[in-house]
Amino acid sequence: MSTPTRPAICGPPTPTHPFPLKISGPVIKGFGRGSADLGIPTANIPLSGLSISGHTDLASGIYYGWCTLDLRSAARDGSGPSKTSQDFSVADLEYSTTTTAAPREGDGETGTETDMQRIYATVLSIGFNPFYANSQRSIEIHLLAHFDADFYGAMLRLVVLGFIRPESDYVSREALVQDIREDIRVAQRSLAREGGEDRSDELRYA
Ligand SMILES: Cc1cc2nc3c(=O)[nH]c(=O)nc-3n(C[C@H](O)[C@H](O)[C@H](O)COP(=O)(O)O)c2cc1C
Ligand SMILES: Nc1ncnc2c1ncn2[C@@H]1O[C@H](COP(=O)(O)OP(=O)(O)O)[C@@H](O)[C@H]1O
Ligand SMILES: [Mg+2]
Repeated sequence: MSTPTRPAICGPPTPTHPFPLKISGPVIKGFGRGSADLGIPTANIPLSGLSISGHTDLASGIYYGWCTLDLRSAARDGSGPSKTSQDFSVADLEYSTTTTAAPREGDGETGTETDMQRIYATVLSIGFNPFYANSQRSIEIHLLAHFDADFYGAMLRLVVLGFIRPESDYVSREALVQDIREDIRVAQRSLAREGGEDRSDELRYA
């Protein structure tokens, strides 16, 4: 069921253990529901992102934080997503973090130096999506920004700063969307607190 009353802000002003928590991985294909079914796209990254950072036991739920996108490895040929979570290995991740493929000329905004330095406010879901009864855990990040194109393959680096709520099941898709919209507002307010912006420095890692 959806939460009847929601706190406006979540987490202490200064992150406490286990936060700040770093997770990263390439944007992979999910079930195609975020945009199509809910109107809220989520950039899915492999679950191995949690084990690599030593946080396999992180509780499922909704979190907020900051992220960067390295668009140099994003698909540019309009072929769309090519890999699913199952197709990726730790070796893929290590390769992706060190790839130095330069942005192609004539790609407009995509892959510019400015894009790579930009830090996005994010709200994310880690879990089994009870409304859809997924059999596998997923990590999905909604960036609080508008993109004109998909960025499958881009390397997403995340610093999670706080917990918002556990995952819920819902009586309808509209109820799920309503709660996600409130998560977005809670994330915005939680990140806007004094000191919140300072944590974005954590993202300046290789
Ligand atoms: C902020 C946020 C909160 C979410 N909360 C829930 C939830 O409580 N229950 C649930 O079943 N799914 C939740 N989801 C996950 C959506 O169901 C999911 O984004 C959708 O199924 C898209 O999946 P896909 O990326 O595999 O297409 C949430 C997603 C976001 C971004
Ligand atoms: N604001 C955004 N936040 C997250 N992803 C976005 C955003 N805008 C566009 N996208 C793109 O939308 C893609 C599709 O998301 P979604 O509909 O959830 O499909 P999938 O099930 O493949 O994850 C993401 O992988 C990403 O490339
Ligand atoms: Mg998604």
